[in-house]
Amino acid sequence: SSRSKEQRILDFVLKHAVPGDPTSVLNAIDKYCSQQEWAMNVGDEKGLILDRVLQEASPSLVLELGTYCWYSAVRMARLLKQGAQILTVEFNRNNADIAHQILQFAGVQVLEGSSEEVIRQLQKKHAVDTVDFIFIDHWKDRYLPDTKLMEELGLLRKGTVILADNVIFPGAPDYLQYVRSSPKYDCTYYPSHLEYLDAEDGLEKAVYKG
Ligand SMILES: O=c1[nH]cnc2c(O)cc(-c3ccc(F)cc3)cc12
Ligand SMILES: [Mg+2]
Repeated sequence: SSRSKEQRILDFVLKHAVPGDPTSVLNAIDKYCSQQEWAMNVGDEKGLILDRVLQEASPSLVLELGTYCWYSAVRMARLLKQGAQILTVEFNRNNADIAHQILQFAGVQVLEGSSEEVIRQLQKKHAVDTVDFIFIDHWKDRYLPDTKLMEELGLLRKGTVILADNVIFPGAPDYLQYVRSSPKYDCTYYPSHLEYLDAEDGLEKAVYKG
C-alpha cells in the first residue's frame, strides 16, 4: 500500500533522529518538511515563539488541539517542568498512530476524537480541573466554538494562556475578533511566517482574566 506523507515523515525521523532526543526529532521533521515535502507543523520559526510563551507560562497541564505529526507536542514536552503533562487531541486516527510511533515519551497522552468530544470529557474522564496552557492548532472553524466551550465548562482559570497558530493563514477571523474584543482576555499578537514558507502568519496569545 502506498505510504502517506506522514508515514514518510516518520520514516525520515526514525532514520535521522536520536531516540529520546526530542530536539533531534524536531530538527529531522523541519529538515524533511522544508526540503522534501511541506507539512503543517508549526515549524521552527513559529516554534521559537511557542517555546518562549510556554516557558513564561511554566504550565503543569497543557492541552493541545491538533496533534498531527506530534511536532508541537514534542516541542512543548521538551520544555516542561518535572511532572507537568500534555494532553493532545487528534481527530484523524492515522495521524495519531504515526504520532505514537514518532516518539513515545513520558507525560504526553494522545486523546482520540473530535476536540468537542474530548473537551467535554476532560473533567469527568481525565480528572482535569483547569488547564494552564492551551495550544490551538487544529481546524480554523473550531477555534472559536472550542474556546467558548472551554469557558462554559470552567476549564480556564485566571492566567490560563491560550496560544493559537495560523491566525493569519489560513486565518481564524471570528476567533481573533472574539478574544480581542472580549473583556475576559488580554491579547498579544506575535507576527511570524507560515511554516517553511514566506507567507505571513502569526500566533495570537490570549490570557484569560478569570
Ligand atoms: O489545517 C491546519 N491545521 C493546523 N495548522 C495548519 C497550518 O499550520 C497550516 C495550514 C495550511 C497553510 C497553508 C496552506 F496552503 C494549506 C494549509 C493548515 C493547518
Ligand atoms: Mg498550524
